Amino acid sequence: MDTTAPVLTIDGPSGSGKGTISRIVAQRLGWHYLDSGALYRAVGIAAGWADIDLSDASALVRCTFDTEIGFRDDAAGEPRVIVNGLDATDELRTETAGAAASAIAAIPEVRAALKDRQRVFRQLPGLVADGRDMGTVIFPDAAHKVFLTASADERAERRYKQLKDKGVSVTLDGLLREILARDARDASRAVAPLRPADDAVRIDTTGLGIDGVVALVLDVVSRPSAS
Ligand SMILES: Nc1ncnc2c1ncn2[C@@H]1O[C@H](COP(=O)(O)OP(=O)(O)OP(=O)(O)O)[C@@H](O)[C@H]1O
Ligand SMILES: Nc1ccn([C@H]2C[C@H](O)[C@@H](COP(=O)(O)O)O2)c(=O)n1
Repeated sequence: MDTTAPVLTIDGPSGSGKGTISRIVAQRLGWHYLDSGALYRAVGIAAGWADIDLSDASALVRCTFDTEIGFRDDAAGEPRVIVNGLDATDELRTETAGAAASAIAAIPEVRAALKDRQRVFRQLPGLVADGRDMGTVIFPDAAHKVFLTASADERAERRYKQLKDKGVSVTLDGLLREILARDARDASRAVAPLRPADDAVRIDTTGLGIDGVVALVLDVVSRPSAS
């Protein structure tokens, strides 16, 4: 970790566009990118591979320490996530992996075990960090903080389109239910719940295209930092 490196945190609920916007903004700024949700998803997947029950908190904490997680871009520049030596990217992006990640993310010791693994991404020239608690817990001193939202209906529609484009069979109603359930679990947990940092700029992306959101976020970065 390099505490002199500027950080832009982008938090928000599932489907608000954090990953998409963060990647583009990081590329534009030439900064590093942290997909913190991928860490929780990776632990959830590793736990599944090891047949660990999602109610077995102590086994999940051990699994968090034991799981090796790596990030790399493939030849086409697409981000891949390597879990215990295996490319788990496709499995990682499923709604099942998202729900498992959300469940284990409520365990305080799992969150504590992942703290330093997130903070090491803070390197010069800067970091764009996407998640639920980037601005509140992991990088509270970030120079720039954004909280993205969008209506649940629009988020479900975005996810529906994304999965349909990939040939995954889903229903809009089912996705909406999953999104609402994940929102509720992420926002109601006792430790590091999903919420905007007091000093975050909130951007409602409902009805806004990706380019429009990117422009608004870059505008936040161009303002003098509060910290
Ligand atoms: N402003 C936008 N307008 C239209 N589509 C968008 C917008 N932002 C993101 N999308 C699309 O919505 C889908 C979900 O976006 P993305 O995966 O970035 O959300 P996320 O907040 O990172 O979700 P999760 O927390 O579940 O990983 C993607 O297909 C993405 O291209
Ligand atoms: N900083 C974070 C990132 C993620 N989580 C948990 C809660 C999410 O529902 C789940 C998957 O995240 P996603 O990949 O959809 O961003 O992981 C968290 O608690 N804190």
